[in-house]
Amino acid sequence: MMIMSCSRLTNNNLQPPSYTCTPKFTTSFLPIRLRLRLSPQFPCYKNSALAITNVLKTADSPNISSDIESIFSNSKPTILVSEKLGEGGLDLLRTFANVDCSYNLSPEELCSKISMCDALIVRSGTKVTRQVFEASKGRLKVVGRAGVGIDNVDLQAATEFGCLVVNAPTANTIAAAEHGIALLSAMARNVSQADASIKAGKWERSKYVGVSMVGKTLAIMGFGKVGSEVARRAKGLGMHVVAHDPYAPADRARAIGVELVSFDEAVSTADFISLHMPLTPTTSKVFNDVTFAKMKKGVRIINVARGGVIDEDALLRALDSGLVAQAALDVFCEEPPKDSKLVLHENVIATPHLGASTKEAQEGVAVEIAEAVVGALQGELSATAVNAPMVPAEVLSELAPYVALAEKLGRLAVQLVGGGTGIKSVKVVYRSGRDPNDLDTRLLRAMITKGIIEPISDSIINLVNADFIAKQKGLRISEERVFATSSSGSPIDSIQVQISNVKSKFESALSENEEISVEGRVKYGKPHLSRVGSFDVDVSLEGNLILCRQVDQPGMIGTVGGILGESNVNVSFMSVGRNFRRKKAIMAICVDEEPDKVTLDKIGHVPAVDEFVFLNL
Ligand SMILES: NC(=O)c1ccc[n+]([C@@H]2O[C@H](COP(=O)([O-])OP(=O)(O)OC[C@H]3O[C@@H](n4cnc5c(N)ncnc54)[C@H](O)[C@@H]3O)[C@@H](O)[C@H]2O)c1
Ligand SMILES: O=C(O)[C@H](O)COP(=O)(O)O
Repeated sequence: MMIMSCSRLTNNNLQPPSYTCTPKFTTSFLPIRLRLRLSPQFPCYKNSALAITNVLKTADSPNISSDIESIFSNSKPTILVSEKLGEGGLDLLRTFANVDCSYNLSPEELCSKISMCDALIVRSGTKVTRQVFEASKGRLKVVGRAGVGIDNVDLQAATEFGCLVVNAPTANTIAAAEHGIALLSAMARNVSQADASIKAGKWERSKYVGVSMVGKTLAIMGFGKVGSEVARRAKGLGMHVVAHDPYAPADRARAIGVELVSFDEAVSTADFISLHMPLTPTTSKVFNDVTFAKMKKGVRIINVARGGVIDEDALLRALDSGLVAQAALDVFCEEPPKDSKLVLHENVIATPHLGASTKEAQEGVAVEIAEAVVGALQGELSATAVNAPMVPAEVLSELAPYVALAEKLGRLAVQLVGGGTGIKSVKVVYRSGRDPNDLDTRLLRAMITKGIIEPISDSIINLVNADFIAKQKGLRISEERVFATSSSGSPIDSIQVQISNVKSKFESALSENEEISVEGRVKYGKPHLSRVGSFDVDVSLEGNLILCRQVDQPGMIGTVGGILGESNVNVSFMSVGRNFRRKKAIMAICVDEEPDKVTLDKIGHVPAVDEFVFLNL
């Protein structure tokens, strides 16, 4: 194997590694081998390794795959569960991984454990901060949120670190909605206060006269899963229900008999307001002095969403002034709340974040998150990913061979860059007979990005962070779809990767527009290179590739093949393409072994060879 030092990229200026080449023709080596990024030091476990080797089996030799399988055959992933999770979920996790249930960890303890974990499962009580991702040193691959709200996970940091975040968005919907209705009814009829009073030996019937719900207007703020279920139940109680949600479809609201209205209309007309929006920068403290002032005097507020959507000091003021008659709170800015005047207020009833806490919901959430985390660790794309595109299973299986092709084309294109101001702009052209709306290329774009960036940087690219890292490095990837009729029914006829405004170390790779251009297609389920610059070729992309431009004359195949044969380098595929007879031609030669420098120099010194380049696939 040839070892050469090369400069690594540490800034935004994407440049391929520099190296010195021998005089005469460009005797070009690109010494970086395909780094499998799987080693005993790297987060690894058998099933994931198998998932990856399945991809490699289509992309590379079976030997590489079996090597990896043997490296990983004895290892299991480690999953840290930092909050109580239902047994069904834990059982499922244990069949696949070493499961460490460590509850009530301090932030420091979490950070010190995390570098030994491949996945982390949390509920709302664990703050998964940037420090956690930093401390994981790249090992943490998946964070599973056993519930809906992901405001306790730093999604930006997760994405930057290439860590997938999945949640369990459906299993606690009904529990949360039922808790909302429970709080609504309990508040309207003073159940908590009356209960405390009777337990204190009192009999205060006139003090705890309540208000009726029938005929009253309930405003649902956030008409998603929980909000809709609360609406259904409130309709059953005879309430008039309106909702505010800028993103909710009107037909869903209509189907439940709910009118979608503006924020101001909702808060100003309601007798009861129930909060069901997520905590985001936009919704943070959206209920504040200004919005309370718009409400009807004597309004009643229920919050089973997130404490942070309310300015708690403003709510306290509104309760004290009687503007807000009562509040029912399950969630708080700080949990558990400390010395909270709000919790102690006589017109407030409070529960300790119990919305999702039914036996049924907890079992459901545990299984939902365990399946999502195990799937993600096995290399499947998750249907509940919060920071990555969700690619449906059927799309994934159809695109699998194109995934390998996309990465190899990116890897080839970047190795052909020979200088200039760095790679700034990459264009990908998909030729396909499919309707553009019926062709999801996000996965392919991510793999092309991986192929381009990984050989020239220390970044590890995956579907989660591909777009982020490309942007961070100043790389603009644009996509174009060209209609092409395909008789085979395959989703994509060909993929072309073009890099503009750079020099090439192999001039023949430049198209008429002076862009580096490589094109490939899938043949018999395998990635093939079909065009380099303006030359048509046809080689299966396996092992390593030598591209060679020479005078189109007899004996060239024999001469170059002979040099490789003398060095015991086996040619696996070979193809010659030319534009004009007896002018120039290019040879694309796939070789199983990496030829040594002397052998490559010999090829460079064949008189009819104008230029050549050696590329790792
Ligand atoms: N207390 C609990 O234990 C408990 C249990 C489950 C869910 N929750 C919380 O309830 C919230 C809703 O859960 P869900 O499952 O219904 O989520 P969801 O994503 O199905 O619904 C949220 C809805 O809020 C809407 N929304 C976003 N921004 C908004 C805004 N500015 N104004 C109005 N609406 C806006 C969205 O369009 C969406 O329809 C989440 O924050 C979740 O964390 C709490
Ligand atoms: O967002 C959620 O799913 C709920 O707030 C539940 O949170 P928990 O898992 O901490 O009960």
